[in-house]
Amino acid sequence: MSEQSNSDQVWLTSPEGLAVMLAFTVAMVVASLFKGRKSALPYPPGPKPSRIPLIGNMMDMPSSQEWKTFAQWNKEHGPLVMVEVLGQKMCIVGSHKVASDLLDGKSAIYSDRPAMPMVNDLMDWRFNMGLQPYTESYKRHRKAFHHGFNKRVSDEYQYLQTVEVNNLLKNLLDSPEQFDGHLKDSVAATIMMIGLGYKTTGSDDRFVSIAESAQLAMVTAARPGAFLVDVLPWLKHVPEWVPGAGFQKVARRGWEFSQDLQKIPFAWAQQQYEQGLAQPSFFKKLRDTPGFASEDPKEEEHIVRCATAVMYATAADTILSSMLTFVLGMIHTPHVVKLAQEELDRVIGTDRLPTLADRESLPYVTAVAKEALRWEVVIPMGVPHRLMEDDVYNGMFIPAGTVMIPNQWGMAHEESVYPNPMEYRPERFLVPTSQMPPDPNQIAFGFGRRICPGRFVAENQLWLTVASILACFDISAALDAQGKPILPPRDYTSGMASRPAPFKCQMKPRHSMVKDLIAHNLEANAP
Ligand code: HEM
Repeated sequence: MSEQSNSDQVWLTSPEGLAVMLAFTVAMVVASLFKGRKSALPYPPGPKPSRIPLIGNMMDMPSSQEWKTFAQWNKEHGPLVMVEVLGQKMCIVGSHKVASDLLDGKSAIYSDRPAMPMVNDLMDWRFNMGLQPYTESYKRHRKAFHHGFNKRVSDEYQYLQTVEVNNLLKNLLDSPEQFDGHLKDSVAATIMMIGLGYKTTGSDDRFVSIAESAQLAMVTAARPGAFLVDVLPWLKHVPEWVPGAGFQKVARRGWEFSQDLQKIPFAWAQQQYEQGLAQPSFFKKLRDTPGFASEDPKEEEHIVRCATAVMYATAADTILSSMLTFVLGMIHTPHVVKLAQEELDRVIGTDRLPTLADRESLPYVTAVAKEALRWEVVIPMGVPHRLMEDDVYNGMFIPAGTVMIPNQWGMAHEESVYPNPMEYRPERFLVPTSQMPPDPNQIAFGFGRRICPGRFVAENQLWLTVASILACFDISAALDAQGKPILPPRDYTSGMASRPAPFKCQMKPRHSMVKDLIAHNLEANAP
């Protein structure tokens, strides 16, 4: 997910933006005269707001790698920090304990989402249940995902994942220097197959490009503070020709991408289904069980359309990011590669490749995969939850409407829970149960009623890729012209889903049997 520089977004510094802000500030001053505190209890602590009335902490808000600043605030003020920007209260949740108490424990009132008019209304991303408010309609969308991705059903997709991991190994053998492109194509192929029963045609696939264009437009627009219309929803009625309404042009482009994503892959899958050609997939599963989410066939068709459109958007970038983090982590810790390979050789031997059925007997490899989800967190600031009723936590008052930001990166780097958190150290999960820190999947996949419904598929995919690559290849830093290793820096992109900046590495087959093993597996698992 790359960053897009766009002058339409820098509303805080444009003359129009400042004029609108001034009008807004005056309106807020008037409103605040009539608004009193609802509780005598203190709000959670946080950085001091600006002396300029009502802008609150706007000037304190970081513009990149926000999770690191937020983690620093949590260190200074405590695990629950409150800030306010233009009247919107936000709580940064920096510890797994507080997230469990509030977002898991009281999920009945912590499961709403902020409105996001730019993405939801103007770009028509309401089809994405991940952005929908917590309503009865949302619950029916969620049912579709539960139906198609609960633990049991997710395991049914393992054979599709195995086929695609075998293709990945073959590609890594042929052109290891393109490892990042191969990982991307492998994830895309798996997701399209699981989601729609659709076989991608390589890196220029039409459906993948539709999904990527839509996804890029959405994540760029969804960044907190990117568009003033998210703070002043009435701006969505301002026409595109009005000076300063450049966001409408951005929204129109995003709307077009969103229409393609909702219509084109669905039409293809529906046609295959009607002709009796549909392969086993999430789409087919939903179509084969009418009434799974709604008694109204029209609503159900709408839900299937939305669910299949949202599948790629939520699954591809996230799984890919966790895999790139695994590779980067291995380059930084050659001893981990060695220990994992020793375990694989001892338990599996070198005359076959690992399968998901081996997971229980490979605890070190499993810990390597877990650590990939913790070392750098795919969605570092989680997806915001919105509090639906006033609440009190440890003597602090949190008013309804507060946006809760689960700083998942901060939680995964709590020194007291994960000592030396910046180190890639699988051993932290190889301790007696009584000393075991929380499994990173309890953080990386979010919380409560909004927890990621694709987590079982994602975990299977990550584990199988990690185990298979380690069984076949030695992973190490690329060499410069003088033959010296180039250790890639640990740079991560900003944005909703973060991933390592492009880096190079070496992947060399571990032994002479690797080529034959991959060929054999490709043949044995051919569809
Ligand atoms: C490593 C891979 C993945 C990671 C780290 C991840 C992480 C997350 C997180 C943090 C959330 C927000 C949870 C919250 O609000 O607290 C989420 C939501 C969601 N994820 Fe994933 N995800 C991954 C893969 C997937 C896959 C494979 C799918 C689809 C099969 C998927 C579908 C969704 C959907 C539909 C939501 C919205 C849930 C809701 O709002 O009710 N994700 N994911």
